Amino acid sequence: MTKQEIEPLLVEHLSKSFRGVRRVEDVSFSVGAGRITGLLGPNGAGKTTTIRMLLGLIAADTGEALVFGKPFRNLSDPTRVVGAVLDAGGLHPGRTARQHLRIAAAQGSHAAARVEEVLTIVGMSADADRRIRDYSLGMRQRVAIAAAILGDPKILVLDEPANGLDPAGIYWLKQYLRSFADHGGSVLLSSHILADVEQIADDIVAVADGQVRSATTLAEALAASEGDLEDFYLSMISSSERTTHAAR
Ligand SMILES: Nc1ncnc2c1ncn2[C@@H]1O[C@H](COP(=O)(O)OP(=O)(O)OP(=O)(O)O)[C@@H](O)[C@H]1O
Repeated sequence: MTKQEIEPLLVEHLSKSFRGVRRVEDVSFSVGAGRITGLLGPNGAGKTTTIRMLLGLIAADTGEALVFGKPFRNLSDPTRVVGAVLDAGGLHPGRTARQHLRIAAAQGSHAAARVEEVLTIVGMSADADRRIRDYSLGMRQRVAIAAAILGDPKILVLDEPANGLDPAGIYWLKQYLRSFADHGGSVLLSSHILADVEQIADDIVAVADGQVRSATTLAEALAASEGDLEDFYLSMISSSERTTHAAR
């Protein structure tokens, strides 16, 4: 078996320009089975653009992203393979969480009973019949995560999933993702919150100005910076040269 066939997520040499300006440049990394990878970088670094290319939401200019060896758009049953949370603000405000999840379940051909399961998993059962417009940001994040896990996917891709979550919500998310990975799942999550990433990630990919500055294990990053991830991060994003370690 080649690496492309077995790697849950493989991003190879992705580049993207908007209006002639290169915003993502030759980005490569992988996310292995049972691993949580934190995608770190300052505002505008290209994290969301990379994730959108990976999910086939925008086309890459060059390079490719492969999910178990295939481009996302070629997956026959994508919601059973990849669960994604991109923008919790994108939920229909007039629907309730239960309605939203029932529609998503029908679209993905998932059993209606799964809606109740995911509501329980994300702790939203009691509020499931309130309209999304009345939810806090953290509640919307939970609903978005619930939708992402409807198909019991093997991979989770989460853009700033802790955004708006209260401390209990963040704790819940960390436990959930750790358990997901410990059962063989793969997680790619972007975050600005280094302390959260440090507690949860196995691997980190630091990007700045659209380029990967470091793709390494968390342990290696900590060892390289006397245990100070912030120090490592700041030195990586401020360095003008690439110091990319071999991705796992
Ligand atoms: N559709 C678009 N048209 C023009 N420019 C875009 C578009 N999408 C993204 N960009 C630009 O690409 C760059 C990278 O944006 P991106 O959203 O990927 O960054 P990010 O790392 O996710 O940032 P943040 O942490 O602030 O969410 C930014 O300069 C952004 O303005």
